[in-house]
Amino acid sequence: MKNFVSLERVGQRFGSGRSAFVALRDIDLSIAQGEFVTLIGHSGCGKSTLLNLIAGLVPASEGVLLCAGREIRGPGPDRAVVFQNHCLLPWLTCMENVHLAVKRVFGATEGARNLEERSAAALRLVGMSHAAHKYPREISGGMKQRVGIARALSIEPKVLLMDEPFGALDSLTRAHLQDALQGIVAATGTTTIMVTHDIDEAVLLSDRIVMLGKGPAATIARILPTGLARPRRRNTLACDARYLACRAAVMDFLHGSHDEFQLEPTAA
Ligand SMILES: Nc1ncnc2c1ncn2[C@@H]1O[C@H](COP(=O)(O)OP(=O)(O)OP(=O)(O)O)[C@@H](O)[C@H]1O
Repeated sequence: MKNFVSLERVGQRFGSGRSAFVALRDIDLSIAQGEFVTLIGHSGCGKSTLLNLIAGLVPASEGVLLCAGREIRGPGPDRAVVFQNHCLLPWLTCMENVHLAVKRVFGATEGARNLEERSAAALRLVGMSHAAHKYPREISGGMKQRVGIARALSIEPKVLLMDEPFGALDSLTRAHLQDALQGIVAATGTTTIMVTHDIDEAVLLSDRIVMLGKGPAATIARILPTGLARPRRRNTLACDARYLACRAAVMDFLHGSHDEFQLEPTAA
């Protein structure tokens, strides 16, 4: 697989002068087409900042970011972002929310019928056709997140960027959506970069787990290829030696030397 997203010596500084804050430094990362990469690390280490740089939402202070051989200079339809909160427009139905994105990207080159079929296909992909004409207030959090993913995928992005997309959901809904996402990514071959705090989610979904060290001036501490065959089923993985080893490695990275959060002894 050839490199598709590539980050060379990327750094990010916020502010200037004495109040400048260096969030990231010396980030080198190459992601292959179709690869699923998760970013994991302690709170505040710069995961969202890195994702935002790839999304083009924030210009990098240092280094070069490339997507499909072109420099990332701002947001573009080749990269779609899904945030923790669905960000659906409340006055539009699920279908209309998706259609808005489809029209923006394909409206100049395709007819109305094609655009409608694209929107319907995206909702089908996430199993939300039945709620196409409902408003966001009429559906659950997990369903809203599905529609958010449909909207992101409807523009056929080269790269899907997800910032804790399931972070606000209960564990059962989260598991369902993780399984759905695995199926969608397998079907579409979309290169995916996802921020998560959830170790099991990272191991279950990823080809590689990128562990960011602590900030400020965080950089990549370790990259762990999971090496697990696909499709992956959570029930069988639970006793898979490779899965458990990956889980332990990430756990060790996150908690091994993290002594500031150790419980204080209780008074006798
Ligand atoms: N616009 C900004 N201006 C100044 N500092 C910022 C800005 N955005 C992020 N930061 C700082 O950069 C660091 C990294 O923030 P970021 O949100 O990327 O971390 P994170 O790893 O995603 O955190 P979390 O896991 O808690 O969501 C933090 O110290 C944050 O305060």
